[in-house]
Amino acid sequence: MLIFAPAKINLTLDILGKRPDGYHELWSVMQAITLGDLVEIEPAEEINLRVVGADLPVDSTNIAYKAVLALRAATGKAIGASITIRKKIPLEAGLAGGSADGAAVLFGLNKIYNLNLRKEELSEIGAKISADIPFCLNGGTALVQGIGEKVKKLPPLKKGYFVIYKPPFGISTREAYLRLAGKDLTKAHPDREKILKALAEENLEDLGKFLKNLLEISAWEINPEIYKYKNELLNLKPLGALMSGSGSALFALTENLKKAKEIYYQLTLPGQKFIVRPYAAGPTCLKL
Ligand SMILES: C[C@](O)(CO)[C@H](O)COP(=O)(O)OP(=O)(O)OC[C@H]1O[C@@H](n2ccc(N)nc2=O)[C@H](O)[C@@H]1O
Ligand SMILES: Nc1ncnc2c1ncn2[C@@H]1O[C@H](COP(=O)(O)OP(=O)(O)OP(=O)(O)O)[C@@H](O)[C@H]1O
Repeated sequence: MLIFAPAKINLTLDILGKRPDGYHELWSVMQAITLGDLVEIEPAEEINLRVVGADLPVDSTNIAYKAVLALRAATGKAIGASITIRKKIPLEAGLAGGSADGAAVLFGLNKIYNLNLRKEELSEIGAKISADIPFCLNGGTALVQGIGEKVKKLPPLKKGYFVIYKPPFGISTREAYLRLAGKDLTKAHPDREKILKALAEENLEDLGKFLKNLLEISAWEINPEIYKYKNELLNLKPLGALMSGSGSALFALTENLKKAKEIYYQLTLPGQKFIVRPYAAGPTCLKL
């Protein structure tokens, strides 16, 4: 089975508090995008993983591998798989690259082995592997709460283009969260009502205005270069620009493809760039 595993961006990321186990309570609107990995899965006795396009481990530290092990544990069945990941999502970018693969594996094996697990059950299994998997299983546009395990579908965003801008350095998610400690965030919270209203009304101008991510504060501290990337995007006058997740990737929102291209071709800093659209689904079977 060949699966498209979409990446995500965070249109807004608010942090409500820290739990005793160190994880943070989120309030985040997430959006799946048309940039994604290709994950090919065949049933097998053992677990065999191959990654093309990135230097990643192929052992039990890989999120895709962990997903197979978690399904085995949850079902008690001798599930195995030969998996090839064609990596297109940049690493340590805040684009949920690892979680997208994990979600694709859970989704694919559920079908291949006729496990008949509901999305909520897959989500519960996935949340134990990484916090972005529940959203990745859902895809589209969603409000994500808890530490990432509570996913509430929102009407899919149908308009707009995003220019993704990924600096050559990554940011560790753990470090970005750790850096929040002791910071006064009272004035940094996003306007949640306004962002939900902009989405409900499909008002891209307002959506651009109210984009906000609390983790930008930490990321800028970890690597102040991020600021240059955001400024370059903002100087090209998109509807708005923001860092995604824990970074280091940023994105600019535009009304149409013409403006997205205008921005894309004028970016000068080193790194990767992509023009993408919102994607209305999660892992998608392209070929049985
Ligand atoms: C930054 C986001 O991408 C926003 O969507 C996610 O919150 C991170 O999701 P993720 O990379 O799937 O996260 P995990 O792999 O589960 O956790 C990585 C690290 O991030 C921190 N973490 C993650 C999620 C969360 N709600 N609070 C946290 O504090 C923890 O220190 C954890 O050790
Ligand atoms: N299949 C995978 N794809 C990408 N990274 C993986 C995978 N499995 C394990 N990892 C590990 O996870 C680390 C970070 O993963 P990822 O690229 O998903 O970060 P991210 O883009 O910051 O994601 P998020 O938005 O979920 O925080 C990588 O440096 C890598 O070592």
